[in-house]
Amino acid sequence: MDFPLQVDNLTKVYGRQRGIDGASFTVRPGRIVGLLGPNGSGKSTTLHCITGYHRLSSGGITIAGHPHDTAAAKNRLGFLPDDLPLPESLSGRELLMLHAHLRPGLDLAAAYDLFDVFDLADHLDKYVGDYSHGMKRKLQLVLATAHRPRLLVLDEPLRGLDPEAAILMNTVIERSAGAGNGVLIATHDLFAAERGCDEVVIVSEGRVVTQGAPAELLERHRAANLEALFLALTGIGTGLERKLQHLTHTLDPDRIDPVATEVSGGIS
Ligand SMILES: Nc1ncnc2c1ncn2[C@@H]1O[C@H](COP(=O)(O)OP(=O)(O)OP(=O)(O)O)[C@@H](O)[C@H]1O
Repeated sequence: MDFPLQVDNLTKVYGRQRGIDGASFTVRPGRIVGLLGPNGSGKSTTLHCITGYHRLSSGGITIAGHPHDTAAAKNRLGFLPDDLPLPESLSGRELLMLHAHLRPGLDLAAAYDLFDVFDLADHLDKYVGDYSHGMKRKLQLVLATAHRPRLLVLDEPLRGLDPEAAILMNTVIERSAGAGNGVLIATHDLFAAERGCDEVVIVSEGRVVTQGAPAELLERHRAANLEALFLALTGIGTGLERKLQHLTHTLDPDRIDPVATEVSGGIS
């Protein structure tokens, strides 16, 4: 059986800047995989290569066994981006129709059911530009899932969602994996990743530094939790202590304010 996602030796360079360097990992059927890494480590680059937004510099990606840049792969992929590149002058319904045209497998009845669940049914004839941030995220989730993709790729899926929408989003993720599909989630939420992901892939400075089931990684690296493991493997922990001391000193209320001293000195 083909894996929902297979990434082999993926490299993407932007001019002289390396976005991701030789990354290999898989998302197996029924698995929720977290893609974790510090700012600038290569998560979005990886997602944008998978979804075909960026051309690969080298390496290969298959979605359900199909090369990622083919129509067969795109029809099996659902993507929730972190930013909101939506055509604001279309209504929600028009956008759905556009998607139905682009994704032959899109189940319109399922899409309308999902709109209902996410409280969007009464807003379908509004311009997308008039949706709130959370409404746009929900709309994008419906569009990403209504064709029942083999691979669901989500960039910070809970960002900007209210608690009810977050519970619904998590249910969509669990149901999708429960049906045997693969889910890849890029996130900075290490606590949610430790709780909700079957596996995690940690990237740092463009390279995969470890991957596996959270419990297995904690045991292998003798770490108390995923946050401690993340800080150790990405090297962030070393500089963090110094930055915290610096911050404490800078924000110390007893510290003499050089600007205030200078001003009052000038007045007297
Ligand atoms: N379009 C681009 N042109 C040039 N460099 C880029 C481009 N996109 C990303 N990069 C660089 O590639 C590296 C990886 O960036 P990327 O956006 O993939 O990181 P990220 O892990 O998603 O970060 P964040 O958590 O801040 O979103 C960074 O050094 C970034 O500056």
